[in-house]
Amino acid sequence: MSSVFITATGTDIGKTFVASKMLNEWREQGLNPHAVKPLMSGFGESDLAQSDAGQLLAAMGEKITPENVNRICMRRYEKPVAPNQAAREANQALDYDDILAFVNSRVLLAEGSPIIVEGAGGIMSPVTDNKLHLDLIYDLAMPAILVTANYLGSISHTLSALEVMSNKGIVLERVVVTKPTSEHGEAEALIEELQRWSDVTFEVA
Ligand SMILES: Nc1ncnc2c1ncn2[C@@H]1O[C@H](COP(=O)(O)OP(=O)(O)OP(=O)(O)O)[C@@H](O)[C@H]1O
Ligand SMILES: C[C@H](N)[C@H](N)CCCCCC(=O)O
Ligand SMILES: [Mg+2]
Repeated sequence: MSSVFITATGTDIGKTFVASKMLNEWREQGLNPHAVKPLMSGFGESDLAQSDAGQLLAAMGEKITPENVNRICMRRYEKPVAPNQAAREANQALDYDDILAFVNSRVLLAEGSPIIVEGAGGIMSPVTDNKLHLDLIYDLAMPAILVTANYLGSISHTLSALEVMSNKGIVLERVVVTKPTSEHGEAEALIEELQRWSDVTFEVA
């Protein structure tokens, strides 16, 4: 596996958590993994260290500087909304082909080393005004990891996500179940239920 797209059933589910864990594991194996967060929202310039791009840079063993953030993140917005909404509010054009070109250029630069692309929000969250993350994963032709967690409603959210990904022809590597807060249920209990309805591979983060 050289590239994988990390998506989720929604936001704040654990995509960055899972990506960071994978980057750390690969580095422990002596690999030189990369990560890309093409579109990031919800962080101001003073929060770069806590931002997704900052966390991913740290997990790659790189310094968190605005220049390094720009290398892995094409656009960042302070407003915590979907990228197309944030771009609209900032009166900025956000071109879908530019996003594809940005990610593909990072994949080429990785020269076969593992590379993770993290989406913003969930599988059906918009990227631009006429493309969803579902389209982005498809157009990048990358396999995907779906991150979910045990909360009331997550059975339906997870099975819906799996259904749209399957219908689109996206190759699913596995579903990773996280525990974002102590309010969330145990991952194993969600997996036990999901296994009745789906034969994909599940993993606890
Ligand atoms: N298995 C886990 N154990 C402990 N904390 C977790 C786990 N999974 C996720 N978290 C925590 O849940 C919170 C949300 O996770 P994270 O930031 O990775 O979500 P996200 O899906 O990347 O969100 P976004 O849509 O903003 O990119 C973080 O505080 C993270 O540390
Ligand atoms: C701010 C947040 N953490 C993410 N960066 C953006 C989430 C957008 C979700 C849009 C939606 O699906 O309703
Ligand atoms: Mg994230």
